[in-house]
Amino acid sequence: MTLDPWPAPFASAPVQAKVSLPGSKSLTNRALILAALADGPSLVSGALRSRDTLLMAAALRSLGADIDTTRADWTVTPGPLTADGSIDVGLAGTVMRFVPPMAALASGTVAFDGDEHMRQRPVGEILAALRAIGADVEGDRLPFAVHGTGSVRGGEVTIDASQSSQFVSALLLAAARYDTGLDVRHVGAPVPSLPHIEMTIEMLRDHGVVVDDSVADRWTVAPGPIKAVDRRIEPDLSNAAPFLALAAISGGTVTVRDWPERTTQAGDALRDILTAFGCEVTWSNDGLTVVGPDALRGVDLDLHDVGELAPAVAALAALASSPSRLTGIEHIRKHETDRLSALANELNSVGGKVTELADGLVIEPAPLHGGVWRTYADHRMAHAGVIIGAAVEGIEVENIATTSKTFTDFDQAWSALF
Ligand SMILES: O=C(O)C1=C[C@@H](OP(=O)(O)O)[C@@H](O)[C@H](O)C1
Ligand SMILES: C=C(OP(=O)(O)O)C(=O)O
Repeated sequence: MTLDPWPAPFASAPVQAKVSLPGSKSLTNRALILAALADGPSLVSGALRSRDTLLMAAALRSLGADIDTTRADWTVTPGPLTADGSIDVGLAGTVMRFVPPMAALASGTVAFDGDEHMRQRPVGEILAALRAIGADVEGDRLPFAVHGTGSVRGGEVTIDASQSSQFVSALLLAAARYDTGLDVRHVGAPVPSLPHIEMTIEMLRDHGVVVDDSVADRWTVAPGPIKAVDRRIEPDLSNAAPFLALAAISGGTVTVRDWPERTTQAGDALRDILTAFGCEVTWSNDGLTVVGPDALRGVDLDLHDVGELAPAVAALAALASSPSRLTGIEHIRKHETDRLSALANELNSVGGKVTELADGLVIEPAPLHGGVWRTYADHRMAHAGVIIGAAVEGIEVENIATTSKTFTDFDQAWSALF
C-alpha cells in the first residue's frame, strides 16, 4: 500500500541510472484518434498505458472503434461512427478537447463530463467553432453534449487559442473527415505550446492528410481519407523531466533510453533547459544523458512553448544557487490546476522564496526544509514535489497516485533509482 502523504526518497549520494520510460501521452492520444478515424485497422506500438490514454481508448470505443489494449501493442479497428452514451474525460485535456470534433461526425448524442476540476478548464472555443461549422453542440464547458448527425460541413472558422494549443490540434485532427475540410484562423494573444501543434500536423501528414500551415496562425486541412498507419510511440520526454532532474540536483548521471534524435515532443527542450542550469547534456544512440553540476545556476527562461515542463523547471530553479525567472506561462493557470499559484504555494511552504507574476514565477535561492507537498490532483505538481524531496530531507508528497494520469506506478519507478 502506498502511504499518503508519501515520503519522497532523498538522494544521499549522486544518482547514477539508466531508465526506460513509458510512451508519450500526447503521441498516444493523437495516434488513437487518428487510428479510429482512419480507413482501416492499425497498430499503435509502445502506447502509454495510463489514465489519460485509457480514457481516450474508452471514449473512442463509445464512438464505435474497436480498441484492444490488452497487449503491449494496441490494435485499433475503426467502425462506423455511432454514439449513444456518455464519455468520461477525467482530467485529460486531450480527451475533453480532441474527442468532440470527432463526436460531431458520429450519428447520435454523446454527453461529456469529467473530474470536478475539469469543469474549470476551458473548452468553449472548440464548442463554438464546431457550431460555426455546422455541428449541433450544447453547452460551453463541461458537462456538454454533442448531437452528431453523421457529417460536419466544415469550412472557415476563427478561434482564440491563446489559452491552449489543444484548441487548434483538436479541430485539425478530425478536419479531413469534414465535407469541405477546415480553414482555422487564430486571433488573439500568441498560441502557447506550438510544438504540440507541429506534432498534430506531422502526424496528420503521416496519415496522408494535406495540411497547409504556411501562414502564421492559420491552418487549412483538405477533405479526404485518413490513411491507416502503424506507429511506434516515443517515450514521454516531458515525463523524463523528473528523472533527468535527479542527475541535475544530485550531481549524478542519468540516461533516458531511446530519446529520439529528432521529435516534435515539447520535452525535447529539456536538452537546452538543463544545459542552462549548468548540466552537461549529451545525446547518443543510447539515449539522452545528463550529468549534474556541483551547483545549479539560476535560469531566465520563456517557457511559452513548453509550459508543461514548468513544474519540474520551477523545482530545479528553487534548488539553484542564483535567482531564476520563468515567464510566458500564464496559460498554465488553466492546466490540471493553477500551476503558478500551486508552485508558489508549495515551494514557499517548504522555505522557498517564490513570487508569482501574471505570466510566470520569480524564484530566489533560499534554504528549503521538509514538509507536506500538496499536489492539487496534478501529476506534474507531484513531479515537482519528488524533485524537491530528492534534494531536501523530509518532504512528503500528498496523493502521489495522481501521477497515474500519465505514468502508471510512477512512485515505484522513482523509488527504484535511490
Ligand atoms: O496537445 C497536447 O498533447 C498537449 C498540449 C499542451 O497543452 P496547452 O497548449 O494547453 O499547454 C500541453 O501542455 C499538454 O500537456 C499536452
Ligand atoms: C497540461 C497537461 O495535460 P492535459 O493534456 O490534461 O492538458 C499536462 O500533462 O501537463
